[in-house]
Amino acid sequence: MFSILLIDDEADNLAILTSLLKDEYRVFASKSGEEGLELIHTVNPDLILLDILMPNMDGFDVLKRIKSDELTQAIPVIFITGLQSPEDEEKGLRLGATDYIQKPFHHGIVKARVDNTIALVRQTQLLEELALLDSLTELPNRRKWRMESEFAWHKAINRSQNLAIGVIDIDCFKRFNDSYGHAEGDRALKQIARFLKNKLGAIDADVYRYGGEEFVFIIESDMLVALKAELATISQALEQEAYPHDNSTVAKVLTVSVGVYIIKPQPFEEFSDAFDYADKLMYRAKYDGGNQVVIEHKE
Ligand SMILES: Nc1nc2c(ncn2[C@@H]2O[C@H](COP(=O)(O)OP(=O)(O)OP(=O)(O)O)[C@@H](O)[C@H]2O)c(=O)[nH]1
Repeated sequence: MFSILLIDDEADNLAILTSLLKDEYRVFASKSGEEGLELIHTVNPDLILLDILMPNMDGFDVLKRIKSDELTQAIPVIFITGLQSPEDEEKGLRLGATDYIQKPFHHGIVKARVDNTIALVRQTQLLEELALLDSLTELPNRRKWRMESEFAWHKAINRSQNLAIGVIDIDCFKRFNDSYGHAEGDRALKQIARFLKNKLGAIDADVYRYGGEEFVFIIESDMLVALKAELATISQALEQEAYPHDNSTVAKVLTVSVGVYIIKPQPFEEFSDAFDYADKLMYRAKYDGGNQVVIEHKE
């Protein structure tokens, strides 16, 4: 359910808007600009309805604050004005508001404007999700990896927790495309993506398609013995799936080389260095013949 934050100093207005919207939206009400600004961060609303005329901090000031904060500037704001105030309407729209509604409220217009704006929010969220998804495998893509891996890294530093960073590369995939054709290659990538999602999902790892025939994952865990044992089985488990690859120099089926670096990150360390190291471990697995997992744990 989408959430809407109302900011209006008049209790009657809050009551009318709440009763109009509460059946379809989760509605939060605040009686001043200051209170509203605080609530935004805890509620993280999908839309804000903001009164302009309020004591102390007026709606324009609240709007400026919302639009200058990186965390809140994307939230659409519909502001509430009195009748016959075109200057206020222009000022609000120029400050970044999406739309306005007038008092006294015409219930149908309020509902229509809120519904239209929420429809745009829904579309935008859908596009954002698609932009972070790999269209072939439907795994999260490299952009999402960049956002989430850095986040996990900093979280692990704060919690003093271990992270396993993994890089997975399909062996001899050029030969696979050359033998079976690109369309079959696409199908194989989808199958391997599904396999990895199931296999690693079972130990709470998110898998991403990093690019081409390379996948990556990250796991936060302190159950290191169990984790290492589980990760060590990735290549063997895929071999048992037995997707034929007659021209592979590694085996007669599709195989992967995997590098896993387990580290308890420190504040002075960079994620990119740890990731590069995991990539090196993957290459070590490849040059040692492929179809294996190399795990290194920085004690
Ligand atoms: N079908 C298909 N092939 C892809 C896709 N993305 C990358 N590839 C192919 O993956 C192959 C990767 O080749 P290489 O980088 O030489 O790696 P490799 O043949 O797996 O060799 P090693 O990594 O050394 O085992 C290339 O032939 C790419 O065209 C894709 O989306 N679909």
